[in-house]
Amino acid sequence: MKLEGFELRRIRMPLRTPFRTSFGTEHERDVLLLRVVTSESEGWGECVAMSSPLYSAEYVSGAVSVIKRFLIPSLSTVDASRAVRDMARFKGHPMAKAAVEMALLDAQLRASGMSFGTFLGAVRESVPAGVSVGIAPSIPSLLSTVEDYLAQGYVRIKLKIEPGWDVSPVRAVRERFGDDVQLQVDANAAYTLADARHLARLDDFDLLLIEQPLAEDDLRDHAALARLIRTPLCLDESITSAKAAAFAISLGACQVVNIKPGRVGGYLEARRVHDVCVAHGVPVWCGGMLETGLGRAANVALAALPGFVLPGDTSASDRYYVEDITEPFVLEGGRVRVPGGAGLGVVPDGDALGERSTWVEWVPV
Ligand SMILES: O=C(O)CCC(=O)N[C@@H](C(=O)O)c1ccccc1
Repeated sequence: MKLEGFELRRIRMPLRTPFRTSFGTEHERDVLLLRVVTSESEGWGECVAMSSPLYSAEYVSGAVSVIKRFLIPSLSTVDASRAVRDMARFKGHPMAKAAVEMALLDAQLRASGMSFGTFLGAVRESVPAGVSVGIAPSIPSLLSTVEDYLAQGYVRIKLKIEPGWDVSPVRAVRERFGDDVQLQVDANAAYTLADARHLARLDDFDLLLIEQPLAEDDLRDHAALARLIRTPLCLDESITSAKAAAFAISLGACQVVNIKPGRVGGYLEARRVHDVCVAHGVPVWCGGMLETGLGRAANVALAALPGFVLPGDTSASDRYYVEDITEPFVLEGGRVRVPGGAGLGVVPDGDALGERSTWVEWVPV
């Protein structure tokens, strides 16, 4: 199988409703898609970088540049695991690298007829769906949003929090919907160890976890915080590789891990993070970056691995988008089905892509 080139495409994906986190509000996604063309098949990759470097150092235009100028020219083969090694000489840019790896994996698997789930080691045909709820304009508006998601069947609610919007919204959700709802919070690094006493007030609400309360590089303080509060700590931004996961776990900086393939440089490394966490008895769940149906297909396949014992941010397509670019992922009994077809098992709709494209460029290999 010979590598012929990559089509890079940016598409506009308006969000159904603005999505507010502790680092900003998103109204639409500027998504970079890769379509790799080989002598035998094509493959799709999705870069999860945001338009601005707010979640991590990567951003879409930077990913376009590093993929064009360095990552694609470094490729010696279609083989995804070899490609990851080829790209490793360039520092950083895990989301850009993950998009290239994903496209190559998809092309390889479509050619061989194997599904993403089978390749990764999926043990389930569907996965329980959690949903992420942004910081709301008011408590009543939050409660109505949560009520709607619970009515749709979501089995886990994740509330974004930040200083000034934490204990009250969590208490309101608990008081309104009871103790049985699986509930967790995500701070996106908005607090410091000085907030420990305040964060300990969340222990009253029997949360599954508190996600990334402190800064990405603050493992020592996370370990100190873990000794001051009862709610399990989960890390997201801090876990940049399997090695980082092992280090954070050994320090006692986290008791749960959110796995995001884009953050760790691809699906192969994501599986290694899973394997390290399983070896340490640490539960994992699949995080989300508002992916289109392409990235969602790969994430749902990953979330079907045995160590993913907590519901992930693997929501239905209509959580974020009025219309997806692939067949939409839907909620069935609180679960999302793992695609069974070769590769990702989904393909983008040509018309939808065309309507949404803002830029396309062919990069020959
Ligand atoms: O459901 C989803 O795909 C989004 C889940 C979610 O909350 N993602 C957060 C996060 O910090 O994990 C995020 C959103 C936007 C950008 C970066 C990160």
